[in-house]
Amino acid sequence: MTLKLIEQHFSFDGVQSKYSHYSEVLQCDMTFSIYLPSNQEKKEIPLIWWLSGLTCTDDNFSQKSGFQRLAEKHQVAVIIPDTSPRGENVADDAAYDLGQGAGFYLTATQEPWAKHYNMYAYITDELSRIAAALIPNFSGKESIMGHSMGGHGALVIGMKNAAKFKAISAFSPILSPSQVPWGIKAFTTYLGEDKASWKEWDASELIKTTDAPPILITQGTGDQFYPEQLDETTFLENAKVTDAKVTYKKVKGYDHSYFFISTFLEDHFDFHIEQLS
Ligand SMILES: N[C@@H](CCC(=O)N[C@@H](CS)C(=O)NCC(=O)O)C(=O)O
Repeated sequence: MTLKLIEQHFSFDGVQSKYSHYSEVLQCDMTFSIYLPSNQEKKEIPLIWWLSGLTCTDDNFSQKSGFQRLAEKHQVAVIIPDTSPRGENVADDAAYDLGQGAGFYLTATQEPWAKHYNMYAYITDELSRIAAALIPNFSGKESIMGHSMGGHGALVIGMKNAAKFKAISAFSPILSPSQVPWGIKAFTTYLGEDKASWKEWDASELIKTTDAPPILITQGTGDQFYPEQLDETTFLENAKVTDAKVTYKKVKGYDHSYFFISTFLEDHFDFHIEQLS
């Protein structure tokens, strides 16, 4: 495994780095960003994952959210993967909500997507091993958060790997992909017409059967994609089946943007740190 450092910046005494590498799982070159806090006290450092939404790369969160102040304050590392496999040889679509930039953090089974669109294994296996090796004094404790498509990815990956992730949080997540236009389009394309195969990738289904880690969700009422793509009704109803620990907060007026995310990020970090301590 060869990592190539392509950017590095001091930020709030910690270091923000961007790497590229060849991914065996995705069979293409990938970039990711990682923040390592200063760790002046030589304590064990936990790790928070951030999964971004449609059209994003690892840059959106690292450049727009201001998370570094919180990561340094709480002495936590943060890793930000890209949102899909990338490159000229990787299948794509002209639409913003399919193909590159829209990997949905799953394992595609349909052609021509199956060869590269394996974001689930990339995150839970390949990039997990890379992250662990990059964090000096890694505590081994992890949690996961994300936005929109990435909020859904955080919920699915967090619930499927409840022993690995101590907490899950999401900003304006897709909650019932099998019922909304973004999810129906992606699942039909990546997983096929058989809706039975969608269930293991749908947070509203998983919440019915999983012993989920604590979940925090924040949704703005001024979000241009709410409620059409982001409706919470089925997810919250199904969470009652397992008595899942879900806190769903609606905040008045806020939209889908990083202005919204940066406003409530401290709230989410506090929630994660409590579970990671
Ligand atoms: N560009 C899309 C909207 C996609 C969008 O809003 N993406 C969100 C995630 S779902 C985002 O974070 N965009 C990048 C940004 O705001 O920095 C459109 O044409 O409607």
